[in-house]
Amino acid sequence: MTLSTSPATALQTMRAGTPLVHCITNYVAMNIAANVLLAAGASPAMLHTPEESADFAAIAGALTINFGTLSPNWVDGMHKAIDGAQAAGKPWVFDPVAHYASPWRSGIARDLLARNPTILRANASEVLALGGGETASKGPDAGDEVVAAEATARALAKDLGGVVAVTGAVDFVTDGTRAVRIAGGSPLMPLVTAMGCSLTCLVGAYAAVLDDPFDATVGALALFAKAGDMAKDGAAGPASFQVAFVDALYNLQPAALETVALSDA
Ligand SMILES: Nc1ncnc2c1ncn2[C@@H]1O[C@H](COP(=O)(O)OP(=O)(O)OP(=O)(O)O)[C@@H](O)[C@H]1O
Ligand SMILES: Cc1ncsc1CCO
Ligand SMILES: [Mg+2]
Repeated sequence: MTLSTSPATALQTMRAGTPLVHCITNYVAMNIAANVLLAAGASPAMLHTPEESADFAAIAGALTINFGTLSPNWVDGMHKAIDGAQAAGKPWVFDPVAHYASPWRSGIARDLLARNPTILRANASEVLALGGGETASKGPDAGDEVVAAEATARALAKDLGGVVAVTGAVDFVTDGTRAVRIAGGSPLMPLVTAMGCSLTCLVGAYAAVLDDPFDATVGALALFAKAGDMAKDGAAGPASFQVAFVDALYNLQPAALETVALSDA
């Protein structure tokens, strides 16, 4: 296995550090993402205005940017936040929700990618399209399998000099050299809105406390996979699954992560 910090140790470290995470995320995700971070053991702050985003990014442990519900003022806040994070040497995570939805959004995605995110976290359709590939997907929901985006993810990771995480039924994480697959979770996960957006914020929490962004990303994805496994048992559908999932994040003990299905890719 290509990890130097196991998901179990990564969870212990994250909880011990209670990292403050500066989350710029969309209106849909703000509440569930904040609850996911609190339940897992981190400390979220959802703020985006350009008047304060650089200052706040500099004092937070990590910055995460998701541009799901975008407007010009937010774009300014995102770039200023990246300025603040980079000047302070803090990692930042990018989630390019439906970047192909309009030419305006695609251009903003290109500008943000050019700022070299430490970690890119996206679904398979978003990753495929970033590499110039064809996707039938038009909005935030993925229409492609993760395996179809793996080669693009490897190339993107090399270009960015960062980590790329492609999520779906079986997740794929690469830094261009190392790569792993993570199985688990539940088919109910894509039926709850903003699960991916919440995961992006959680990846920020792990990146705030671990030196290796690859280990951090795998740790966060492994926690989601295991919490999804635990939550699906009692769930009657997406609504009760969401409640059980947040409880599972809270109750999950690090040793439970030793059984996550992780494999080198
Ligand atoms: N079919 C599935 N089976 C198991 N887990 C899944 C499945 N689809 C997605 N997941 C999990 O759901 C989480 C969110 O990933 P997903 O790829 O759905 O994000 P997303 O499309 O960006 O979501 P959103 O934009 O709605 O926030 C990840 O932990 C992923 O592993
Ligand atoms: C549904 C939706 N629309 C814009 S962002 C978002 C959350 C899932 O990406
Ligand atoms: Mg998404």
